[in-house]
Amino acid sequence: MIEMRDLRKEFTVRVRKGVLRREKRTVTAVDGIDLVIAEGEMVGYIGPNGAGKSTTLKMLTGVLAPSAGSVSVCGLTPVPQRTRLALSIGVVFGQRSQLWWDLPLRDSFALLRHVYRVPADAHAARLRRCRALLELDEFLDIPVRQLSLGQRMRGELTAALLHGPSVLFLDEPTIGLDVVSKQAVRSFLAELGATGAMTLVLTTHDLADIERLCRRLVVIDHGRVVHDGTIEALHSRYGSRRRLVADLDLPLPPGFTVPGAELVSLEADGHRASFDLLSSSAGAVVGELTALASVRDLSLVEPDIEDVVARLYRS
Ligand SMILES: Nc1ncnc2c1ncn2[C@@H]1O[C@H](COP(=O)(O)OP(=O)(O)OP(=O)(O)O)[C@@H](O)[C@H]1O
Repeated sequence: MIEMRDLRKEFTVRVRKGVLRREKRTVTAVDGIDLVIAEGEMVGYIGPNGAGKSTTLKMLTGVLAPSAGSVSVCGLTPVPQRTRLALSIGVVFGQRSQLWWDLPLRDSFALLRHVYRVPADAHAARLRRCRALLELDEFLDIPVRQLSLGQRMRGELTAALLHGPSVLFLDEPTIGLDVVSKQAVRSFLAELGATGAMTLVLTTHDLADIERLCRRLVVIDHGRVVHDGTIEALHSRYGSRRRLVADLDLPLPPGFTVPGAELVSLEADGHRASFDLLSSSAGAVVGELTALASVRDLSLVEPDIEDVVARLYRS
């Protein structure tokens, strides 16, 4: 569905050098990206600020021409075939709107049907589905300028889907949304992805979006791919550890060790012990503990994707 081969984008910027002097400088935003995304994949495309995510999305959607390399989406070359491409892709940029500010959503949706020349019955069926799943009915007749951010975002998602695209590009779709609206947007996207017919590329700084929606995670930094794989692969590559916390009826004796586990803290006068599981299983640690004291309570803390991604960005 999407293919990028040694894709590059450079910008020339003028930097002030003294009162009157300006110097030309080249900024490499995308520095040789090779990626292939198959039909039906849901890919999280993340990276620190300035990594080149938006620039990549702009090249994929035909907004920017690459400086070098090639890109194809749905078998089309985005810039020269931009008009045809627009029929096959949907785009949601969280910071910008594709809706008509003074029109109610209902009218924007009707206009989009004409812009994309969508048959009336197909348009009506898609709108019905979005109305139900995104609960649009209570604000369909309100002008877009008066909608809350969460309501507008639900409108934007609908607008991006009414012409039946097969690829959806989302740039920060949950930015600024409250927890309820975030959940509504995520559930909707999950449902969309579950059909297997939609290819989805999502950039976000909210890693919960990725955890909820994407099997595949591509991390870029300085315009290059630094990780391409599952979230689990990211955890194992960066040594994420599960943590076992045990409450004991007796204090843990000094010098207690379990092979493959690391005692990371001892609290409550030695009654609460936390172990990072390196190569040992939780069961093995519990087995060793019960030989010494009775275990009153246990919890297992899964590694946090925020931590592992922060470590990756730092490295
Ligand atoms: N039009 C432009 N002119 C000059 N430099 C640009 C332009 N657009 C982007 N850049 C530069 O390219 C680099 C990548 O920017 P880009 O917006 O793609 O990053 P991003 O990963 O989307 O960042 P963020 O998470 O902050 O949105 C940055 O150094 C940015 O300053």
